[in-house]
Amino acid sequence: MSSTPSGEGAAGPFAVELRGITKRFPGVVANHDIDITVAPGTVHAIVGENGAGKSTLMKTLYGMHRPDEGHIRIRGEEVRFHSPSDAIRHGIGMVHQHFMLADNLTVLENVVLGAERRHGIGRRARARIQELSAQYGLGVDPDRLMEELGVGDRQRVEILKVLYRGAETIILDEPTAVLVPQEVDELFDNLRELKREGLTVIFISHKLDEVLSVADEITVIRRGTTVATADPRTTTARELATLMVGGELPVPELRESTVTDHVILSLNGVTVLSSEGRPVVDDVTLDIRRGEIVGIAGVEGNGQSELIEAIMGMRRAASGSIALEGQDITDWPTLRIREAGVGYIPEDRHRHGMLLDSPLWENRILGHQTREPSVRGPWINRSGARADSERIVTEYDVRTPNIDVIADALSGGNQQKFIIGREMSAQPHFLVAAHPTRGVDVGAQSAIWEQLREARAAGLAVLLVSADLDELIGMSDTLHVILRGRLVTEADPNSVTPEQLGSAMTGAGLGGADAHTEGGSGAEGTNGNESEGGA
Ligand SMILES: Nc1ncnc2c1ncn2[C@@H]1O[C@H](COP(=O)(O)OP(=O)(O)OP(=O)(O)O)[C@@H](O)[C@H]1O
Repeated sequence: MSSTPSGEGAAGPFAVELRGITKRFPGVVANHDIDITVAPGTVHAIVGENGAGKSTLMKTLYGMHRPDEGHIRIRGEEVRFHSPSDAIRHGIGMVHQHFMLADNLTVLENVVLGAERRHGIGRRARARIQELSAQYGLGVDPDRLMEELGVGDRQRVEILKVLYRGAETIILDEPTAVLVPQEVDELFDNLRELKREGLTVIFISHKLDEVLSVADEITVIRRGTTVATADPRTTTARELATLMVGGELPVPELRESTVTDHVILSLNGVTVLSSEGRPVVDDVTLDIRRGEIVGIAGVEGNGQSELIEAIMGMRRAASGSIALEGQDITDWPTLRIREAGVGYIPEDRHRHGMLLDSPLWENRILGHQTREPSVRGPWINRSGARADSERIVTEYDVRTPNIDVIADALSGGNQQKFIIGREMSAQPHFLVAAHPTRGVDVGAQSAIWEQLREARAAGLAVLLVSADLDELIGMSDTLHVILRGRLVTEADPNSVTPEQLGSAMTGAGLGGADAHTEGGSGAEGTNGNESEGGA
């Protein structure tokens, strides 16, 4: 790494200056002549459509990419980073969306791992963690086991890890995507505290109302370049959306019930056990009917993933049964379930949704390898899969140079659009949709909601799991809260607020008259295991 002082003197006015940054990938200019300046002690938000170039830019600032053109100054000093450790040495830290923490280690061990030279691994390290935690109001206990912590606490540990390495500027990539409203409020309090202590925060988000509530300045990126700098005090979410996509801000709203009496999927007392034999899905009974979207709200880790995996044949139910159109599918393998007309938008698109190293058109075949247009007779139908991939790219506005690039080269939101296109193309009669619009920009979000609405009107039954409570409330005909593997509360999507739902998700109940408790017991401690705390 090399660094040269700029002509402006050692203490430049900006924490970070990005000047004329251009970054090309084969067939794509991801960033083109980007200019951003970030004042120290501020929160700076970066917004833009999927594939606009936000992550690329942040990875460049964090030393993961080298810009083809342009330069970076940190506190007035021009820098050239060759790796993240160069960036860290210059006080730049990054918290990724997927946490990189080891569950079986303590907070202290996670924080010091890889940074042992700073304060050792013992008393000094613990004291430093306590000091940082107190200074920035993070409330992190160094001796807690990671697996005992909820999502919000884990994120605070990630932030602490970055502070421990001496970060003065912290980059957060879509930090609120996995949080419930209360946790978002806590995170924003944390960010304000960091700011008060003179640190600088840069964060990427698709949630424009949140951006407006916490940012001091907003940069809008469109098609790889900076198109505007907005002042949150004088800008509305609608104006931001227009700057980003030239369109209106979408609202996820269904109404006009299309629910019929015809049961498509029926779960009867389904219980799934963890590897230690503990129920992670606990006696779930539920019907989903033609034309109905059933939403499941829950803090991550309360059994929703396992429930989905049981329905999709990826995990065995220890007891209970699952029926599709009256036929028992409890022990069917995944492929057979898919062939029976079940679509699947997975929670983790990298593990279950895509082969990242394979070209996009081959990903059209994934999970659909026994059906048209992927096959003709016993053979893979290459031209059929290719033609259909082209159609998905056009219809679902997947931004990609062509269908031969590997899936990994697409931005996260564009990967998601492709998966949704693929799953909807098979015209399922039952769809499992886990976080269908996670990481998707406002324009694409409204398109996805519209597609779900249309399919529902045509008779599709949907199980919707989402961390986006507005989406759940807006899209669901029926809405359940899952806590420690049990459906504990049914909320009325026509009247429940995100705050009430968030409260029910943490076990505190809805606090209103719009709900009833399911299974005859209170929301708290339904399986007598209080220690897990809904995390
Ligand atoms: N490693 C790579 N190889 C090739 N192309 C890439 C690579 N990384 C990103 N791109 C392309 O660069 C463009 C910008 O992608 P980037 O991930 O920065 O967008 P983004 O604004 O973060 O999108 P999202 O909101 O969907 O996460 C996209 O067209 C993407 O396909």
